[in-house]
Amino acid sequence: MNAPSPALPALRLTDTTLRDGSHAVRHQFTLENVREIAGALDAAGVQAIEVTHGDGLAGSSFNYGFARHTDVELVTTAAQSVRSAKIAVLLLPGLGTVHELKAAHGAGASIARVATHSTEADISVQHFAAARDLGMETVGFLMLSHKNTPEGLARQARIMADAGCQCVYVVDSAGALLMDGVRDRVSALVAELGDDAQVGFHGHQNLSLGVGSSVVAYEAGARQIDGTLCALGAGPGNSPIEVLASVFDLMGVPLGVDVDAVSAVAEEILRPIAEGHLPRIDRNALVQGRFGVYNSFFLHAERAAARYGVPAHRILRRVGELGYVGGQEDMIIDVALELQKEQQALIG
Ligand SMILES: C[C@H](O)CC(=O)C(=O)O
Ligand SMILES: [Mn+2]
Repeated sequence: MNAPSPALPALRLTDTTLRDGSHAVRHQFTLENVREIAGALDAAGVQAIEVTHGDGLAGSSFNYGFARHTDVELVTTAAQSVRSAKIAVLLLPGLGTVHELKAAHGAGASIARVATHSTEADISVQHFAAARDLGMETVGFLMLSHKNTPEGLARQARIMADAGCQCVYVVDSAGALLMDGVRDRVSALVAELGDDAQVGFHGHQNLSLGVGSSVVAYEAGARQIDGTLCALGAGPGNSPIEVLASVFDLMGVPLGVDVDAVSAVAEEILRPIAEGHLPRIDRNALVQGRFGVYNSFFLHAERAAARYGVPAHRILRRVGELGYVGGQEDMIIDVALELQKEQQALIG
Protein backbone atom coordinates (compact mmCIF):
# COMPACT_ATOMS: atom_id res chain seq x y z
CA MET A 1 0.00 0.00 0.00
CA ASN A 2 1.24 3.52 -0.78
CA ALA A 3 1.58 6.01 2.04
CA PRO A 4 -1.56 8.19 2.03
CA SER A 5 -0.83 11.85 1.40
CA PRO A 6 -1.82 13.91 4.44
CA ALA A 7 -2.60 16.74 2.03
CA LEU A 8 -5.39 14.82 0.30
CA PRO A 9 -8.88 14.47 1.77
CA ALA A 10 -10.05 11.00 2.78
CA LEU A 11 -12.43 9.01 0.62
CA ARG A 12 -14.91 6.36 1.76
CA LEU A 13 -15.49 3.51 -0.67
CA THR A 14 -18.87 1.82 -0.37
CA ASP A 15 -19.12 -1.69 -1.74
CA THR A 16 -22.45 -2.50 -3.37
CA THR A 17 -21.68 -5.98 -4.71
CA LEU A 18 -24.39 -7.46 -2.48
CA ARG A 19 -26.97 -4.92 -3.72
CA ASP A 20 -26.24 -3.63 -7.25
CA GLY A 21 -24.30 -6.84 -7.98
CA SER A 22 -27.42 -8.74 -7.10
CA HIS A 23 -28.98 -7.66 -10.45
CA ALA A 24 -26.30 -9.63 -12.28
CA VAL A 25 -27.04 -12.85 -10.39
CA ARG A 26 -30.79 -12.29 -10.64
CA HIS A 27 -30.97 -11.61 -6.91
CA GLN A 28 -29.92 -15.18 -6.07
CA PHE A 29 -27.06 -14.59 -3.60
CA THR A 30 -27.08 -17.25 -0.89
CA LEU A 31 -26.59 -16.44 2.78
CA GLU A 32 -23.23 -18.20 2.56
CA ASN A 33 -22.25 -15.84 -0.30
CA VAL A 34 -23.25 -12.86 1.86
CA ARG A 35 -21.29 -14.18 4.84
CA GLU A 36 -18.14 -14.73 2.80
CA ILE A 37 -18.25 -11.50 0.78
CA ALA A 38 -19.26 -9.14 3.61
CA GLY A 39 -16.80 -10.78 6.03
CA ALA A 40 -13.89 -10.50 3.59
CA LEU A 41 -14.68 -6.90 2.60
CA ASP A 42 -14.85 -5.94 6.26
CA ALA A 43 -11.52 -7.63 6.94
CA ALA A 44 -10.05 -5.68 3.99
CA GLY A 45 -11.09 -2.42 5.67
CA VAL A 46 -14.08 -1.50 3.48
CA GLN A 47 -16.15 0.74 5.72
CA ALA A 48 -19.60 0.54 4.12
CA ILE A 49 -21.26 -2.50 2.54
CA GLU A 50 -24.67 -2.26 0.86
CA VAL A 51 -26.92 -5.30 1.03
CA THR A 52 -30.48 -5.80 -0.28
CA HIS A 53 -32.35 -6.98 -3.36
CA GLY A 54 -30.87 -5.18 -6.41
CA ASP A 55 -33.82 -2.80 -6.49
CA GLY A 56 -33.59 -2.11 -2.79
CA LEU A 57 -35.81 -3.00 0.15
CA ALA A 58 -38.96 -4.85 -0.93
CA GLY A 59 -37.63 -5.15 -4.46
CA SER A 60 -38.27 -8.89 -4.38
CA SER A 61 -41.44 -9.10 -6.46
CA PHE A 62 -42.95 -10.40 -9.66
CA ASN A 63 -42.04 -7.14 -11.42
CA TYR A 64 -38.40 -6.90 -10.28
CA GLY A 65 -37.59 -10.58 -9.79
CA PHE A 66 -37.84 -12.68 -6.66
CA ALA A 67 -34.75 -12.89 -4.45
CA ARG A 68 -33.60 -16.14 -2.90
CA HIS A 69 -33.67 -14.54 0.56
CA THR A 70 -35.59 -11.73 2.22
CA ASP A 71 -33.87 -8.39 2.81
CA VAL A 72 -33.99 -9.03 6.56
CA GLU A 73 -32.22 -12.38 6.12
CA LEU A 74 -29.56 -10.77 3.90
CA VAL A 75 -28.99 -7.80 6.21
CA THR A 76 -28.92 -9.94 9.37
CA THR A 77 -26.33 -12.25 7.83
CA ALA A 78 -24.17 -9.37 6.62
CA ALA A 79 -24.37 -7.57 9.96
CA GLN A 80 -23.35 -10.73 11.79
CA SER A 81 -20.37 -11.24 9.43
CA VAL A 82 -18.65 -7.88 9.95
CA ARG A 83 -16.70 -6.39 12.84
CA SER A 84 -16.43 -2.71 11.89
CA ALA A 85 -18.05 -2.08 8.49
CA LYS A 86 -21.45 -0.40 8.47
CA ILE A 87 -24.23 -2.18 6.62
CA ALA A 88 -26.17 0.02 4.20
CA VAL A 89 -29.57 -0.59 2.62
CA LEU A 90 -31.09 1.00 -0.46
CA LEU A 91 -34.69 2.19 -0.46
CA LEU A 92 -36.67 3.39 -3.47
CA PRO A 93 -39.70 5.25 -2.03
CA GLY A 94 -42.86 3.61 -3.27
CA LEU A 95 -41.21 0.22 -3.56
CA GLY A 96 -39.72 0.13 -0.08
CA THR A 97 -41.50 1.86 2.80
CA VAL A 98 -40.60 3.13 6.26
CA HIS A 99 -41.87 -0.22 7.58
CA GLU A 100 -39.13 -2.09 5.65
CA LEU A 101 -36.55 0.50 6.69
CA LYS A 102 -37.35 -0.13 10.36
CA ALA A 103 -37.08 -3.88 9.83
CA ALA A 104 -33.69 -3.48 8.10
CA HIS A 105 -32.47 -1.25 10.92
CA GLY A 106 -33.61 -3.88 13.42
CA ALA A 107 -31.63 -6.47 11.44
CA GLY A 108 -28.42 -4.43 11.74
CA ALA A 109 -28.40 -1.83 8.94
CA SER A 110 -27.03 1.56 10.00
CA ILE A 111 -26.91 3.48 6.70
CA ALA A 112 -30.11 4.31 4.80
CA ARG A 113 -29.59 5.13 1.12
CA VAL A 114 -32.75 6.62 -0.35
CA ALA A 115 -32.94 6.67 -4.16
CA THR A 116 -35.17 8.79 -6.38
CA HIS A 117 -35.17 9.79 -10.02
CA SER A 118 -32.91 12.81 -10.54
CA THR A 119 -35.84 15.24 -10.67
CA GLU A 120 -37.92 13.79 -7.82
CA ALA A 121 -36.01 14.25 -4.59
CA ASP A 122 -39.18 15.46 -2.85
CA ILE A 123 -40.46 11.88 -2.50
CA SER A 124 -37.50 11.05 -0.22
CA VAL A 125 -38.29 13.54 2.53
CA GLN A 126 -40.26 11.31 4.89
CA HIS A 127 -37.79 8.45 4.46
CA PHE A 128 -34.85 10.63 5.48
CA ALA A 129 -36.81 11.83 8.50
CA ALA A 130 -37.58 8.22 9.47
CA ALA A 131 -33.94 7.17 8.99
CA ARG A 132 -32.69 10.04 11.15
CA ASP A 133 -35.28 9.18 13.84
CA LEU A 134 -33.84 5.67 13.84
CA GLY A 135 -30.34 7.13 14.29
CA MET A 136 -29.18 5.92 10.88
CA GLU A 137 -26.57 7.60 8.67
CA THR A 138 -28.30 8.93 5.55
CA VAL A 139 -27.32 8.95 1.88
CA GLY A 140 -29.37 10.23 -1.07
CA PHE A 141 -29.19 8.70 -4.52
CA LEU A 142 -30.15 10.91 -7.49
CA MET A 143 -30.59 8.22 -10.13
CA LEU A 144 -30.15 8.81 -13.87
CA SER A 145 -28.29 12.02 -13.02
CA HIS A 146 -27.56 12.58 -16.72
CA LYS A 147 -31.25 13.47 -17.14
CA ASN A 148 -30.91 16.64 -15.08
CA THR A 149 -28.63 19.64 -15.54
CA PRO A 150 -25.92 20.35 -12.94
CA GLU A 151 -27.99 23.27 -11.60
CA GLY A 152 -31.20 21.24 -11.55
CA LEU A 153 -29.45 18.35 -9.82
CA ALA A 154 -28.00 20.72 -7.21
CA ARG A 155 -31.54 21.94 -6.43
CA GLN A 156 -32.65 18.32 -5.95
CA ALA A 157 -29.64 17.69 -3.70
CA ARG A 158 -30.67 20.69 -1.58
CA ILE A 159 -34.11 19.11 -1.05
CA MET A 160 -32.45 15.92 0.18
CA ALA A 161 -29.97 17.74 2.44
CA ASP A 162 -32.73 19.85 3.97
CA ALA A 163 -34.63 16.62 4.68
CA GLY A 164 -31.69 15.27 6.72
CA CYS A 165 -29.56 13.58 4.06
CA GLN A 166 -25.85 13.63 4.96
CA CYS A 167 -24.38 12.75 1.56
CA VAL A 168 -26.03 13.17 -1.84
CA TYR A 169 -24.80 10.98 -4.69
CA VAL A 170 -24.59 11.78 -8.37
CA VAL A 171 -25.74 8.39 -9.70
CA ASP A 172 -24.78 7.56 -13.27
CA SER A 173 -27.40 4.79 -13.52
CA ALA A 174 -26.97 4.38 -17.27
CA GLY A 175 -23.21 4.89 -17.38
CA ALA A 176 -24.10 7.70 -19.78
CA LEU A 177 -22.18 10.62 -18.33
CA LEU A 178 -18.91 11.70 -19.92
CA MET A 179 -16.26 12.84 -17.48
CA ASP A 180 -17.04 16.56 -17.90
CA GLY A 181 -20.67 15.76 -17.13
CA VAL A 182 -19.61 14.09 -13.88
CA ARG A 183 -17.28 16.97 -12.97
CA ASP A 184 -19.96 19.60 -13.60
CA ARG A 185 -22.61 17.77 -11.59
CA VAL A 186 -20.39 16.93 -8.62
CA SER A 187 -19.03 20.51 -8.56
CA ALA A 188 -22.56 21.92 -8.65
CA LEU A 189 -23.61 19.75 -5.71
CA VAL A 190 -20.47 20.61 -3.72
CA ALA A 191 -21.10 24.33 -4.32
CA GLU A 192 -24.75 24.01 -3.29
CA LEU A 193 -24.28 21.81 -0.23
CA GLY A 194 -21.07 23.22 1.26
CA ASP A 195 -20.71 21.84 4.78
CA ASP A 196 -24.37 20.78 4.93
CA ALA A 197 -23.76 17.39 3.29
CA GLN A 198 -21.08 15.44 1.49
CA VAL A 199 -21.28 14.49 -2.19
CA GLY A 200 -20.87 10.97 -3.56
CA PHE A 201 -20.57 9.28 -6.95
CA HIS A 202 -21.90 5.94 -8.23
CA GLY A 203 -20.64 4.91 -11.67
CA HIS A 204 -21.46 2.26 -14.25
CA GLN A 205 -19.27 0.81 -16.95
CA ASN A 206 -21.35 1.26 -20.13
CA LEU A 207 -18.79 3.54 -21.73
CA SER A 208 -15.93 2.05 -19.69
CA LEU A 209 -15.67 5.30 -17.68
CA GLY A 210 -16.61 4.10 -14.18
CA VAL A 211 -13.13 4.43 -12.67
CA GLY A 212 -12.06 7.54 -14.64
CA SER A 213 -15.31 9.28 -13.75
CA SER A 214 -14.83 8.34 -10.09
CA VAL A 215 -11.40 10.01 -10.12
CA VAL A 216 -12.92 13.13 -11.67
CA ALA A 217 -15.70 13.03 -9.06
CA TYR A 218 -13.15 12.85 -6.23
CA GLU A 219 -11.18 15.73 -7.73
CA ALA A 220 -14.40 17.76 -7.90
CA GLY A 221 -15.08 17.11 -4.22
CA ALA A 222 -16.90 13.76 -3.91
CA ARG A 223 -15.96 12.07 -0.65
CA GLN A 224 -17.94 8.83 -0.96
CA ILE A 225 -17.66 6.59 -4.02
CA ASP A 226 -19.32 3.27 -4.86
CA GLY A 227 -17.90 0.18 -6.49
CA THR A 228 -18.46 -3.54 -6.76
CA LEU A 229 -16.14 -6.54 -6.81
CA CYS A 230 -15.19 -7.47 -10.40
CA ALA A 231 -17.67 -4.75 -11.50
CA LEU A 232 -20.57 -7.12 -10.77
CA GLY A 233 -23.71 -5.03 -11.24
CA ALA A 234 -26.66 -4.02 -13.36
CA GLY A 235 -26.04 -3.92 -17.13
CA PRO A 236 -22.27 -3.93 -17.82
CA GLY A 237 -21.68 -3.49 -14.11
CA ASN A 238 -20.32 -0.86 -11.75
CA SER A 239 -16.93 0.73 -11.21
CA PRO A 240 -14.81 -2.23 -10.04
CA ILE A 241 -13.90 -1.60 -6.41
CA GLU A 242 -10.55 -3.39 -6.60
CA VAL A 243 -9.55 -1.00 -9.41
CA LEU A 244 -10.92 2.04 -7.55
CA ALA A 245 -8.94 1.02 -4.48
CA SER A 246 -5.75 0.54 -6.55
CA VAL A 247 -6.06 3.84 -8.41
CA PHE A 248 -6.92 5.98 -5.37
CA ASP A 249 -4.15 4.29 -3.41
CA LEU A 250 -1.65 5.15 -6.17
CA MET A 251 -2.91 8.74 -6.01
CA GLY A 252 -2.15 8.76 -2.27
CA VAL A 253 -5.80 9.23 -1.28
CA PRO A 254 -6.41 8.06 2.31
CA LEU A 255 -8.86 5.16 1.95
CA GLY A 256 -8.26 3.01 5.01
CA VAL A 257 -8.49 -0.19 2.95
CA ASP A 258 -5.93 -2.90 2.31
CA VAL A 259 -5.68 -2.83 -1.49
CA ASP A 260 -4.19 -6.33 -1.78
CA ALA A 261 -6.94 -7.73 0.41
CA VAL A 262 -9.67 -6.08 -1.70
CA SER A 263 -8.08 -7.55 -4.84
CA ALA A 264 -8.01 -10.96 -3.17
CA VAL A 265 -11.73 -10.74 -2.33
CA ALA A 266 -12.45 -9.93 -5.99
CA GLU A 267 -10.25 -12.67 -7.37
CA GLU A 268 -10.63 -15.48 -4.87
CA ILE A 269 -14.15 -15.02 -3.49
CA LEU A 270 -16.37 -13.07 -5.86
CA ARG A 271 -15.06 -14.34 -9.20
CA PRO A 272 -15.80 -18.05 -8.47
CA ILE A 273 -19.23 -17.18 -7.01
CA ALA A 274 -20.24 -15.03 -9.99
CA GLU A 275 -18.69 -17.15 -12.75
CA GLY A 276 -21.02 -17.04 -15.75
CA HIS A 277 -22.62 -13.79 -14.55
CA LEU A 278 -19.68 -11.41 -14.76
CA PRO A 279 -20.74 -8.34 -16.73
CA ARG A 280 -19.26 -7.25 -20.03
CA ILE A 281 -19.55 -4.18 -22.19
CA ASP A 282 -21.46 -5.61 -25.14
CA ARG A 283 -23.72 -3.95 -27.70
CA ASN A 284 -26.67 -3.80 -25.28
CA ALA A 285 -24.52 -2.09 -22.65
CA LEU A 286 -23.18 0.43 -25.14
CA VAL A 287 -26.67 1.24 -26.38
CA GLN A 288 -27.73 1.85 -22.79
CA GLY A 289 -24.78 4.21 -22.25
CA ARG A 290 -25.29 6.05 -25.56
CA PHE A 291 -29.04 6.45 -25.16
CA GLY A 292 -29.09 6.91 -21.39
CA VAL A 293 -31.08 3.79 -20.47
CA TYR A 294 -31.36 2.75 -16.80
CA ASN A 295 -29.11 -0.29 -16.37
CA SER A 296 -31.70 -2.12 -14.29
CA PHE A 297 -33.77 -2.34 -17.52
CA PHE A 298 -31.24 -4.74 -19.03
CA LEU A 299 -32.68 -8.04 -17.76
CA HIS A 300 -36.23 -6.86 -18.45
CA ALA A 301 -35.24 -6.08 -22.05
CA GLU A 302 -33.54 -9.45 -22.45
CA ARG A 303 -36.69 -11.20 -21.25
CA ALA A 304 -38.90 -9.17 -23.59
CA ALA A 305 -36.49 -9.85 -26.46
CA ALA A 306 -36.76 -13.61 -25.96
CA ARG A 307 -40.55 -13.44 -25.62
CA TYR A 308 -41.37 -11.18 -28.56
CA GLY A 309 -38.52 -12.05 -30.94
CA VAL A 310 -37.07 -8.53 -31.11
CA PRO A 311 -33.36 -7.85 -30.43
CA ALA A 312 -32.69 -6.47 -26.92
CA HIS A 313 -30.47 -3.67 -28.25
CA ARG A 314 -33.35 -2.36 -30.37
CA ILE A 315 -35.71 -2.45 -27.38
CA LEU A 316 -33.17 -0.63 -25.20
CA ARG A 317 -32.51 2.00 -27.84
CA ARG A 318 -36.22 2.75 -28.28
CA VAL A 319 -36.68 2.85 -24.48
CA GLY A 320 -33.88 5.45 -24.36
CA GLU A 321 -35.36 7.47 -27.21
CA LEU A 322 -38.71 7.51 -25.42
CA GLY A 323 -37.03 8.60 -22.19
CA TYR A 324 -38.40 5.97 -19.80
CA VAL A 325 -37.00 6.00 -16.27
CA GLY A 326 -36.82 3.61 -13.31
CA GLY A 327 -40.30 2.49 -12.28
CA GLN A 328 -41.51 2.31 -15.89
CA GLU A 329 -40.33 -1.28 -16.42
CA ASP A 330 -43.76 -2.30 -17.75
CA MET A 331 -43.28 0.04 -20.74
CA ILE A 332 -40.51 -2.28 -21.95
CA ILE A 333 -43.20 -4.79 -22.94
CA ASP A 334 -45.06 -2.05 -24.81
CA VAL A 335 -41.90 -1.12 -26.68
CA ALA A 336 -41.18 -4.78 -27.54
CA LEU A 337 -44.71 -5.24 -28.88
CA GLU A 338 -44.44 -2.06 -30.95
CA LEU A 339 -41.10 -3.19 -32.42
CA GLN A 340 -42.55 -6.65 -33.11
CA LYS A 341 -45.39 -5.01 -35.06
CA GLU A 342 -42.93 -2.89 -37.03
CA GLN A 343 -40.84 -5.98 -37.75
CA GLN A 344 -43.87 -7.95 -38.97
CA ALA A 345 -44.97 -5.04 -41.17
CA LEU A 346 -41.54 -5.03 -42.82
CA ILE A 347 -41.72 -8.77 -43.55
CA GLY A 348 -45.19 -8.20 -44.95
C1 LIG B 1 -32.17 0.59 -8.14
C2 LIG B 1 -30.97 0.93 -8.96
O1 LIG B 1 -30.31 -0.25 -9.34
C3 LIG B 1 -30.08 1.92 -8.22
C4 LIG B 1 -28.75 2.06 -8.85
O2 LIG B 1 -27.79 1.41 -8.46
C5 LIG B 1 -28.57 2.96 -9.99
O3 LIG B 1 -29.49 3.73 -10.32
O4 LIG B 1 -27.50 2.90 -10.62
MN1 LIG C 1 -26.20 1.21 -9.96
